[in-house]
Amino acid sequence: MDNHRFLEVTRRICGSLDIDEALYDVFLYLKQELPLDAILITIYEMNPRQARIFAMAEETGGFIVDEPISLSETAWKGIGRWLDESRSGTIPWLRNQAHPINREILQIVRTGTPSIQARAIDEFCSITCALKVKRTIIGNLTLAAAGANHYDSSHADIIRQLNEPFAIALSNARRYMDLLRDHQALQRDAQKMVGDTLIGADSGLRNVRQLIEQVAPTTSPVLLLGETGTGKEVVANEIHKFSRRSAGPLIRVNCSAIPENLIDSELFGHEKGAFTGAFETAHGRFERAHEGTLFLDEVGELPPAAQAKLLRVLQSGEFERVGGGRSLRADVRIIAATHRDLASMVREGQFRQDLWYRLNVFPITIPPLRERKQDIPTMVDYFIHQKCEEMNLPHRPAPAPGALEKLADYDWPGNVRELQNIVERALIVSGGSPLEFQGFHTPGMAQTPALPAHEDRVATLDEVTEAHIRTTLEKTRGRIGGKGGTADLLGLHPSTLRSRLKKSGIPYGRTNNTES
Ligand SMILES: Nc1ncnc2c1ncn2[C@@H]1O[C@H](COP(=O)(O)OP(=O)(O)OP(=O)(O)O)[C@@H](O)[C@H]1O
Repeated sequence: MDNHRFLEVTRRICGSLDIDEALYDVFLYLKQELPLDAILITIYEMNPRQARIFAMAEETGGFIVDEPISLSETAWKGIGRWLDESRSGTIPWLRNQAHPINREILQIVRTGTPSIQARAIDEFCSITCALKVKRTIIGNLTLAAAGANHYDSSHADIIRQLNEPFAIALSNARRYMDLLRDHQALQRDAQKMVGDTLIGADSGLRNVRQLIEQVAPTTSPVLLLGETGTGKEVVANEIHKFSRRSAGPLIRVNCSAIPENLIDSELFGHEKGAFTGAFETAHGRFERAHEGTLFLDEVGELPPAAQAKLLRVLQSGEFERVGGGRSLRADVRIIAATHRDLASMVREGQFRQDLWYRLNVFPITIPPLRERKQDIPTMVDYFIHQKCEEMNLPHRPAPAPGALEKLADYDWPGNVRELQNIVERALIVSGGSPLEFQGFHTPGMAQTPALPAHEDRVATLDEVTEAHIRTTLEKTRGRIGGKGGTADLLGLHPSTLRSRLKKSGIPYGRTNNTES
């Protein structure tokens, strides 16, 4: 193959990360140069053993197949031998249509390929080459054509030369597909955890909605204030969604959940070898949020050193990775949130005043649920729908008569999160009958969560643990951290306790207690 042709094939196979498109582009070109009716990339893995046709191209287009195929025992023995041989050798192996493995694969491909399926297997010829990156085989490239014995040593030379660009393209395409899959799964999870709908935007949160609309298109920092569980993260999502950065990432940092000694590295990244365990250079959340939004949740929990560094980034737009001297820049819009009273933390010297000024450009206070009880029926409806889908429940029960009124009489110290939990619990115990909501309690009273009506029902460990946490909180008057605080008494790390409280919808850090 001359240089010009080699460059053209390389340009085409590396021209797109979508391997189906790239392969089809190559197919169209090579078809003018040699006998060709299909190109396929297959993958064999020995541990666990599986063979897959990864992608193919033929007359009608290029396709990602990525489906397992089953091969005979004889074929697998042959594959095992080849893999061993090629690991030691420098030249990737070749084999032709006469080989039983090629015949088996062609047989499978033929049945699903309109342009060649009418032909008998003996009417094909093919040539296959292992795709190697360094000494590792990552797949095989096969050229197939209708008719017998079309391929000779000149074609073997061509396919050998194509080994490297095809191997690189395959390796990139697989990584790219893995990343896409991870990304989609993470987005699905994130949306499940924090719903993507702001319920109450037309009633109890109308003002909040107006503020979101005003600030979203700008690049100004936003400070979200409100008790725990009021929906600060949902509002942050909305701001990002309606901003010009919506195509960029929304990266969340829970400032209270990162151990103090790792905060710098989490926010700003670290260079390889910066500390024990830093095996690779890592991008921090600032870098990952480039051209998007960084949501600093629980910003009131940032320790003083991290507050100083955050201030510097907000002022200059510059930061350094831990262990690196280079200044980096990231184009990031900041949304910060806290359930704490930042103004009084500033007065008490617990939060930097200059940082507070920087963050407090556009504050949005999200009212507690007790001040917008008109939203409760719509929320209950929404959560019933959401939870039934998540739990795969066949029936969607409605609230029992009078049940919604009961909810409206309650003060909701855990806000929307608590309501969400109450609905979920009601769905679990209802067995499909109308929902009686139980398990909410008067603020400040230690209580065992109400159990369903069956007298012989044994409380679950989670319920008992929850009740014990409530009792201990009551004893410490809601204090989480410090000596003699709830976390200390329960033998837990304060952030572990906080996430547990959050998950269970137990209010903390407010009413008659003080967080520390
Ligand atoms: N207006 C709303 N519409 C729909 N769902 C909501 C709304 N407000 C809150 N939720 C749901 O309630 C739960 C708690 O909301 P979120 O995590 O946003 O609260 P938060 O104020 O950030 O709490 P914290 O301060 O404890 O982090 C989430 O599952 C969220 O989806």
